[in-house]
Amino acid sequence: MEGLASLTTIPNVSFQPVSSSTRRSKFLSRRLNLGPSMDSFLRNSITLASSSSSSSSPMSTPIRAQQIESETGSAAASPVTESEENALKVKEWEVGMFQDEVAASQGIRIRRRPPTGPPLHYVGPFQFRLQNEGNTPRNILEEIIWYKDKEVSQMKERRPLFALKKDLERAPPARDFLGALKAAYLRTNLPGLIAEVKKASPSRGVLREDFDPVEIAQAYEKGGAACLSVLTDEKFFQGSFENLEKIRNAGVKCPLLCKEFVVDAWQIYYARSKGADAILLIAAVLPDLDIKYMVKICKMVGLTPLVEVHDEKEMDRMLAIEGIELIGINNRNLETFEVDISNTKKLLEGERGQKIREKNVLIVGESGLFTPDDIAYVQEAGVKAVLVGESIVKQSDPTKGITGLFGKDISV
Ligand SMILES: O=P(O)(O)OC[C@@H](O)[C@@H](O)c1c[nH]c2ccccc12
Repeated sequence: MEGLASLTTIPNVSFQPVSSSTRRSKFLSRRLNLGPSMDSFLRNSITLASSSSSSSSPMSTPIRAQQIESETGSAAASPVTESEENALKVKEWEVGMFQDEVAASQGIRIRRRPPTGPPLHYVGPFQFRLQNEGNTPRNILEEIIWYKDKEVSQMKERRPLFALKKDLERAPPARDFLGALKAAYLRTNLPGLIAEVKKASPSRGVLREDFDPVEIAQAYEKGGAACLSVLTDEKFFQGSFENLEKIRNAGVKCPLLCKEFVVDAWQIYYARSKGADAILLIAAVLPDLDIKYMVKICKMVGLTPLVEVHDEKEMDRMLAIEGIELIGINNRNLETFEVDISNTKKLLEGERGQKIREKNVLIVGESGLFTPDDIAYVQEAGVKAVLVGESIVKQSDPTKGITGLFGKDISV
């Protein structure tokens, strides 16, 4: 809330919609009496930020400044005065108004935060404000995202990026998530398994009462999982970063996917600092520029991005982005919770499937897989990996759960 508080202290600033980044930066620069270097800095930031959702959070400045610095080698690195800092906050607030427009133009229905925006003064818990008129999320994914946006800005206040970067130096080395999936496929001739450590979900409730994340992870590894997925969202999935860290520190060798709702690049650094080897990026939430930017950051810190799509439009958007090597097709619609495994097949047919093969993208079939027939069906459709939670986490012995899922022991 610090960002919003300082925003209200700037006199004489209005937030009018303007059409181009240049006009916007000039407008801000004039209003705030900034020099030419700040003017061009703002222009750069706005151009980058206009299509980049994480930018509208008042707390995201460090990452953006760092990105600009590395891209332009410019003034971003010089010390910023208080008024320049305020200007950046104003700028970020302003570009936030355009963020949903950019997303909508790419077919993204999820709005990053409530349309009326947060009140100028912090008046109480976020949950309470969400229930105000006009601020009701349209579906569960949107509700998760609005909550996540607030959660992340609070986490960032507690652990700013510069501090997080120090943690990265101490993090255990990243392991090859994609390589582990490919090796498993070659070894078994079956899709490599990403086994999910999942306690609960909004659609299914609690899946397992006696939930010991490390025990489950070890049982999965013993059963032949190639990689593990660890849910870190606390509010909706009863997961945690503590679980991720514990599993990593227990010596589990399978590479770990941080299963999160990423809305800000800060979360990528955070996941790596906690020992993740891969991280989920959801195309239904993130506009193209965010995906491009985040894929780059993932690679920079050594994380493998798993980009998740649910429909043809999202798949086509992701196929047009360079550098994506791993795409998950979610059979569950995160807006309605409907599960249909024929979705995987649908998205891999025809020319689209051809393009995927040409680009050598490895496809993961995600959600709703329960039987050897289900596995055979998605393998036939073209997946080389599967992401499975419910059907194996519910078994009293998850090792046996894996054998049951594949119809054979895949650990040998
Ligand atoms: O439990 P299932 O139906 O086997 O699904 C696992 C996994 O695919 C699912 O948890 C998932 C896929 N994408 C997500 C994004 C966020 C949270 C959860 C998910």
